[in-house]
Amino acid sequence: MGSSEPVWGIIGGTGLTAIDSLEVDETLETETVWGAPSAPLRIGRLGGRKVVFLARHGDPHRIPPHRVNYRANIEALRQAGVDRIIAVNAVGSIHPAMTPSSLVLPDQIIDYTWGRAPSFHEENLEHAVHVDFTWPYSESIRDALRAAAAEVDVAFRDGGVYACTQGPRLETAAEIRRLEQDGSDVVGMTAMPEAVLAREAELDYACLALVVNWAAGRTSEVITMDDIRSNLDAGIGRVLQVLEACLRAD
Ligand SMILES: CSC[C@H]1O[C@H](OP(=O)(O)O)[C@H](O)[C@@H]1O
Ligand code: HPA
Repeated sequence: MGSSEPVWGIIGGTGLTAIDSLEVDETLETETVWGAPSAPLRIGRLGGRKVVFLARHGDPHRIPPHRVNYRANIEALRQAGVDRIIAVNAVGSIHPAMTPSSLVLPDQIIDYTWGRAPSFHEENLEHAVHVDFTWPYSESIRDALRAAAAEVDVAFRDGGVYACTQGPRLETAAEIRRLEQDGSDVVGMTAMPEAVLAREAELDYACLALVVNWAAGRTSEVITMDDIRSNLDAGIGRVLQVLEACLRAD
């Protein structure tokens, strides 16, 4: 892209494989040293800002969370000139106040995943790289999202611990009790290693999460995809309002 204008990356998750209001200038099929990203990059403008949109699970949604090539996704965005990323994630709620269809701006992560490629630094064994990850999400993007939500009058929960499980199955009720004891508030399957790879690539990165179900065992009901879809439908418009307001204000 080669200009000094900021370039926002948006990684869309479950329920966000495309953004209708994104004015797409280019659809870029790209490749990285780590392989191909989940979907072509949609490069265009949203809220007047340059945006590169990537559907995390492909478009249509087909790649399960444990098979996403997170390295290729982050590297493809970086190669396209992105310097900051908002990740949109569907999550289950463990915390009683984080109700289905509400928005959460997590500030912490606990990583329960295994067997995923967790780093860009795998080859050079002469020089180990240990990035600081005390605060996994960018405070400046979180500030921008907070201000944007206030501007468009969208309620959200400020802060929370995202527990990242391996998937693709949902959790057992006992696992959710354990996550709660660990301090987790919401649960999903994609925060990691996406967030740490963005940190390694020196890209600002934050998560805007949409609660799509009560986590396993939080109600007496089983979790159905129909319920998840209806909470996605109820909440995704507010996610888009916040995203657009955030970019417009940049
Ligand atoms: C039952 S939906 C599970 C699916 O949704 C979340 O995806 P994303 O974070 O990309 O919105 C979760 O992590 C799972 O991949
Ligand atoms: O309940 C859940 N568990 C894990 N990931 C999820 N993504 C949406 N809901 C959930």
